[in-house]
Amino acid sequence: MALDPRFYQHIGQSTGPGSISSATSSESSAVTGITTPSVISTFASAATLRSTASSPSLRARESISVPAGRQDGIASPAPGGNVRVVVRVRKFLHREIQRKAQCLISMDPHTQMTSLHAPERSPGDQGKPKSQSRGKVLEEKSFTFDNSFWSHNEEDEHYAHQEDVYNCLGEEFLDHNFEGYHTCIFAYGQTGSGKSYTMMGTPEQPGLIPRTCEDLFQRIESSPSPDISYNVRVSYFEVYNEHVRDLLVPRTDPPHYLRIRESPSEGPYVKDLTEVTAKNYNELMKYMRKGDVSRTTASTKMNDTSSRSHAVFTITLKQIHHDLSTDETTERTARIRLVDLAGSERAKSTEATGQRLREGSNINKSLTTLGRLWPIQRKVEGGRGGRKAKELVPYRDSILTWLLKDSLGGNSKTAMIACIAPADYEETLSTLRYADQAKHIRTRAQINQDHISAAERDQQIAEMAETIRTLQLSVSQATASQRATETQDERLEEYQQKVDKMQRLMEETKMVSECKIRQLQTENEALRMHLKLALESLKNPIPPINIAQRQPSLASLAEEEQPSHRDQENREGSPAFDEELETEVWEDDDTVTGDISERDAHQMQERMQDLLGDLSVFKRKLASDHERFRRNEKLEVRKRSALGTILTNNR
Ligand SMILES: Nc1ncnc2c1ncn2[C@@H]1O[C@H](COP(=O)(O)OP(=O)(O)OP(=O)(O)O)[C@@H](O)[C@H]1O
Repeated sequence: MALDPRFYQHIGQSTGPGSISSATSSESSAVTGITTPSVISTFASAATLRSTASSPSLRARESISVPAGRQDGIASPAPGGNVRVVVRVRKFLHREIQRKAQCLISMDPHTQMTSLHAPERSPGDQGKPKSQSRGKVLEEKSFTFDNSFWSHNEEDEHYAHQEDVYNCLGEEFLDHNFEGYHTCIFAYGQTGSGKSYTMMGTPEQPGLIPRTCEDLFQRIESSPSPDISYNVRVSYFEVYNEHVRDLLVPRTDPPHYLRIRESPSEGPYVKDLTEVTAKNYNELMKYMRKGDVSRTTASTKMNDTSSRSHAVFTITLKQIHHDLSTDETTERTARIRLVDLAGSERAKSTEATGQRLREGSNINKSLTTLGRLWPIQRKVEGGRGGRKAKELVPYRDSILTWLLKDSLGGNSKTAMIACIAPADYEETLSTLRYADQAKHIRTRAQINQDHISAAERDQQIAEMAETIRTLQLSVSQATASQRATETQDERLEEYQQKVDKMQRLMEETKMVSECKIRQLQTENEALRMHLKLALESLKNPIPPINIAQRQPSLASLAEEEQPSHRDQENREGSPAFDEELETEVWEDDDTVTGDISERDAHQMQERMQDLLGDLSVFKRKLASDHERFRRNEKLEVRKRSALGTILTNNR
């Protein structure tokens, strides 16, 4: 179905339905001698750079209006359009000024032609034909593109500033987004040629991405229609070494890579990619900066901050228009893809080794695949292939081309900015050839619009309510089973705590018992000693003690005990009394000693028997304690193994 012409009325010279890019393939060659770029350079005219588009607010408002008679709803088909290709040359960098590099580029603002001139011959090439220095044919080459941006000499009045690039390309593509088209702008070129500068820019000189974000919200905020509501979502990922990494989540070590899936309606997409809603320009910029900081960059010989990955910044713009009079809703969804590719590089010029070399070869792999797509697509578009031939386009050969499948040959309006360095003949020639090929790619952009009547919406709501009910049911079932698992977990934990407590208790009991055993053993030992001594003293009784030897002591003892009585007797001074007393004492002593020995022996024997009795009691106690501990140990081992089984089963 043809598109309503109103969708294109504000776009100036942009490619409308069926229109073909103004670019023509025109690699013209002329063997030249040494040319002086400053003399031959002509510049892109300011007139071609400045946008002629109408005011953003007007475009935003009008683009959402639903053309009468288009009641078919989803995505209106539109004839294909060619990829828009522009080229931009940067100024000299410090290292180029130092080596007194020569500018090899010139641009014609009227024809948008970019010419690459052969460099001056090096001293080693003197004597050889001019056209065959270093064995290669170096000749002037010219290519015509949709735009040629001269950003080499700032003093030139036709210098293309960041703003000019946006006005000429970005603004027009945002128009398409408000119309409901998916768009993609990608920057291509050798390392250090100005891709990141063009796409991101610097805080002082913002590039295409921040300018698109700013213009987007300016248009939304100045939209006067209360019937339209806008929703802006953003995602940011990089393709590094053929892996996809989310740039809106913090870096992890090891890195977390995302998988790619393909859906029949949406095509290839990154699974689990963060997509956040941005309510205003500041929020959108916050996400852009967050991702930018996270991007993989490294210093190389060609660029101090070389991007080692392809970065894809995607904004999804949804416009919902509700017509109160008809109670109908129109939804337009546009995807804005802004891609900063990693630079193509030659290992020889970058002198890369190790990781940098591996990165470089992966970068080149995806860019080569990108380059290979185009001739195949041309054949397919030329009608030499059917559906089968389309499947032969090798999008899947690299992650980048697979993910950009839609943008590179499907439902998208696509532009390529070829960035070139002013003084590298070979690399610039290869970029220009690459860009020239890209001019022929045709995409099949269509407005992504859903038109829903009140009845359809009611039906959708009913269907959704049913889906929600089913989901709620399954959620509650899942919650119940989760709860059961949680209860089981709680019980297990409780059980484990009890077992721990029990183990601690058993250990304490064991310690107390060991202490008791030690005490009993000591006591037992002491008793054994005592018994041994007693038995020995029984076997070898102590011989009677001589009275003469003992008397003084007894006398002195008696003296100490009864001094007054003794004094009195001494005072009587009777020797008979003394003898009698002495005899008496001896006799008494002998009798007493005999009695004591017998009594002692008797007592000792009784004591012995008691001790033997005690000893056998201790022995029995010891044996029973040993038996009890052995039982406890067995029980503990059994409990530990049972707990182990439970824990293993639970895991
Ligand atoms: N138009 C320009 N005006 C001023 N400076 C520029 C311009 N283009 C690029 N530069 C400068 O050139 C250097 C390299 O540019 P940039 O980092 O954008 O290259 P690149 O193509 O993205 O490189 P890589 O592929 O290695 O990431 C930077 O210092 C940048 O500021």
